[in-house]
Amino acid sequence: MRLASNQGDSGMGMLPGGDAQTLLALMHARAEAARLGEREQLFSTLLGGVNAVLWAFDWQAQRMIYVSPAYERIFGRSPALLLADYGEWRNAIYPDDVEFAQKSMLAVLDEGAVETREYRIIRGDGQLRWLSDKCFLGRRADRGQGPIIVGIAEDITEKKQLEGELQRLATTDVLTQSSNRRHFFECARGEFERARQFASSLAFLLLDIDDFKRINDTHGHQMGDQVLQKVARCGAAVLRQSDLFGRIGGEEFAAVLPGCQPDLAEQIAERLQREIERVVFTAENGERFRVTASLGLTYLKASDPELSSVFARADAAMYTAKRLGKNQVIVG
Ligand SMILES: Nc1nc2c(ncn2[C@@H]2O[C@H](COP(=O)(O)OP(=O)(O)OP(=O)(O)O)[C@@H](O)[C@H]2O)c(=O)[nH]1
Repeated sequence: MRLASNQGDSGMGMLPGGDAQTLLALMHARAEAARLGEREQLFSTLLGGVNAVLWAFDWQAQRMIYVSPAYERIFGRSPALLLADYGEWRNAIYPDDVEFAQKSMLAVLDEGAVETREYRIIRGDGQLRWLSDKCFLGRRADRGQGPIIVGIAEDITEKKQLEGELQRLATTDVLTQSSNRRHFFECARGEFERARQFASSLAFLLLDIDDFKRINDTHGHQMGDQVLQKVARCGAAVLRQSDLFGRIGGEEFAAVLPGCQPDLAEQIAERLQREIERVVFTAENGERFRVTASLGLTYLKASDPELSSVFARADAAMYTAKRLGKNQVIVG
């Protein structure tokens, strides 16, 4: 029998033309399948290694059509349940963030891409995690079908915690844990503007510990630090959640009381003065002592062009309190 073609030692040389082609096609198909298998393996290794969930959502069917393996790790939930019911994703979102997460995903239909979506989820085990969930509009090959939205949801919890810690360090006085001077005045300016805009009342209080140098000189710097910490705690205890309180100098503190009427502000200032006076400190040598503070209080006036004029009045009132014998509240 004649050979159909000279195919070298591939073995096909013995086959008639049609059979050889079929075999060739089969071998190609096998090679292609092996190549695809390798690719799939590579992609699933990549997807498994990324600390982010890749997902695809069929907008028309309101159905999740793909979710990468990281879903199970990041959400602590079953991907099969999510693929069966998109409500699973929604249920995982922290209740306060559901509205934002949904609206920002809807925006992708108009904008084509939404790259600034951050929201919290509650993992299957109850842990709270932060996600950055970017999403993009994907067109389908078949134009008759509706759009798909593809996304990448990255776990940014550690980054958020770090940002929070940096923010805390930048705004807090290390010794007393109250707001530092810069942060206090930044917030105070905001409250000043708001009070002027809405013509609401605002009280400003300055507090300076009396004879603090003597406390340091008599009982040591460390004892002085304890006094500062305790005075800051008195401030936090007496003031309301919505008030601002900060350490604006060595032994000087300030407070802003938004929406506080003069009578109440005066009561609060006097309560703070008494609270500080009541605290008993014990020095290293066993000696017990108390400290006092002088307070200057003032209120926002319609004629105040800037916060600095309110501050100047409170400062003058505080110095009057010092001059008049300390341990008192003076309204300026
Ligand atoms: N322990 C401690 N002392 C501080 C700190 N910051 C400032 N001081 C001290 O606070 C003292 C402030 O002293 P003065 O400004 O003379 O005020 P005073 O002794 O309180 O006097 P009056 O204000 O008139 O009652 C100084 O001795 C500073 O060294 C701090 O962080 N810790």
